[in-house]
Amino acid sequence: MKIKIIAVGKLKEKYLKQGIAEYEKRLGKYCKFEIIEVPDEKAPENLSELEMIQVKEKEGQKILAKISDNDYVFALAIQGKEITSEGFANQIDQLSTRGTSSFTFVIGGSLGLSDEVMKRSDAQISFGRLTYPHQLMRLILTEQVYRAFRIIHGHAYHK
Ligand SMILES: C[S@@+](CC[C@H](N)C(=O)[O-])C[C@H]1O[C@@H](n2cnc3c(N)ncnc32)[C@H](O)[C@@H]1O
Repeated sequence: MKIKIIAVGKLKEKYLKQGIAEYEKRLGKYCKFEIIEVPDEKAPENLSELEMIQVKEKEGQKILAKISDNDYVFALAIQGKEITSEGFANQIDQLSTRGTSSFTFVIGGSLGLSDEVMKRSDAQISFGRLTYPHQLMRLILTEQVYRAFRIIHGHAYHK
């Protein structure tokens, strides 16, 4: 199985890099795991509504270019469907049983994801109504993907 995370912007914080590297290593026994970073657009505080849409659209085009036709795409969105770790694991398990072998997760930049990316996505999932910084979201998502594999394979993990 292939798991790909497409994220806007560069990961800068060392502690996040270390955390992700740890889960990436653990995920090695379950899947081929890859993180693709696409460059963010400048988004100063004083942007108009139209300019914000344009920033999201430009970032969105770069995201869409990294998605393959056969990818099952999860868009991470605060307003998406709230999920449990068990439900998330079950969804991945069921999809893979039905033949999906390539899963892509998309994390937006500071302004979120464009309408085009949301339209391309097969599911929009929320990790709760709190807003997480996109860099931290990458670590949280990587841990949840690892947790999902532990659940799918019936392997013990922290409760
Ligand atoms: C700083 S947030 C963007 C906030 C932006 N105002 C919005 O409403 O999308 C950056 C990205 O992190 C992800 N994200 C942040 N919090 C999330 C949450 N609670 N659930 C799912 N994704 C989240 C989303 O992909 C979002 O596009």
